[in-house]
Amino acid sequence: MAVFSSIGKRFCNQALNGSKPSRLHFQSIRTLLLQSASESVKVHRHSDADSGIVQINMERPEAKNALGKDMLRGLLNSFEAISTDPAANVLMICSSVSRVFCAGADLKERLTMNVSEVRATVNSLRSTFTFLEALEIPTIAVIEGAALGGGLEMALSCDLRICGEDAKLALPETGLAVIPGAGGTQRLPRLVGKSIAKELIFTGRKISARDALSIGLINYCTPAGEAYSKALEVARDINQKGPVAVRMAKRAINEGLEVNMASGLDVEEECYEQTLHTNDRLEGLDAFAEKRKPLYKGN
Ligand SMILES: CC(C)(COP(=O)([O-])OP(=O)([O-])OC[C@H]1O[C@@H](n2cnc3c(N)ncnc32)[C@H](O)[C@@H]1OP(=O)([O-])[O-])[C@@H](O)C(=O)NCCC(=O)NCCSC(=O)C[C@@](C)(O)CC(=O)[O-]
Repeated sequence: MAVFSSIGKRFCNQALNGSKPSRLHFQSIRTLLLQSASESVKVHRHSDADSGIVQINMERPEAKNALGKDMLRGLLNSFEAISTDPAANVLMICSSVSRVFCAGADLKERLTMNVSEVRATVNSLRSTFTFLEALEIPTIAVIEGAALGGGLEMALSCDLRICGEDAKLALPETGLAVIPGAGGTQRLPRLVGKSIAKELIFTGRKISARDALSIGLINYCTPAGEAYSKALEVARDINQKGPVAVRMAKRAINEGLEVNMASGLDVEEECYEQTLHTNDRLEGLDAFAEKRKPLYKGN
């Protein structure tokens, strides 16, 4: 059921960690609750000019947003709903829980599972984050506090990561005598290089947002409590661009990086072709000639 709500102060954990809140935290951001995908996952659509921005809030405070069955089902339901929403142009993934983005696998639930249940759960975590990575629209992980194990693996499946400076990131799985199982062994080295990824995964070491920025793991490190404001700024910027163009740019980069340069350039050509016949391309040229802002409709 769709319900109008205001998530101005509780959309993200940033204002609750004792740091000085920024001006934006006290603005009321009007959103529409699109879906309660589960007890612990809510999907909101921003309103008015921001209506192309969709936001997922993780809300499982008692377990620090650990990825238990209900949370995982809620995330997959949300990603599936967003994948078929033609009005969605950009997704922000946030936490409503103070000082944590996501604590990774639910270790209490795990204790009750036999080996085949563990295998099925890890496979399900991996495929859920692969689905997230494959969404056509850009995705932004908004991180204040801890992003650990599966929590960091979810963020690695997003296109961009924006952290408050109190954030702590790690893949601590080897300390639990397992390995990252939700894509971490593959996505971390692709992002930061083999050598740094190996060190972080072998040791399970927690790194600060500043260190994460310096190794290219995240896009921005903001003052503590301001990751949401920065992410919203970036999301608004993306939301104003030609929606087909942004989707095709994401596809060209993702698919092109998996193949050699010549095949990658073929992918680029194919993706460019998709933009050629859009009304938005003509609107962009008209707006330039008329010295006004373009108004894109996504077709
Ligand atoms: C997140 C901080 C820093 C907060 O640190 P804090 O703010 O000091 O909070 P806390 O440690 O007091 O935790 C508050 C409550 O949340 C619970 N909690 C907390 N985390 C979890 C969890 N993961 N699963 C289940 N419950 C969790 C914790 O047990 C506690 O419950 P209480 O004792 O009050 O009943 C700290 O709690 C922490 O370090 N948690 C553990 C992080 C961790 O090791 N995560 C698992 C990574 S392994 C993984 O993700 C595996 C994967 C996905 O790659 C593959 C696979 O599935 O196997």
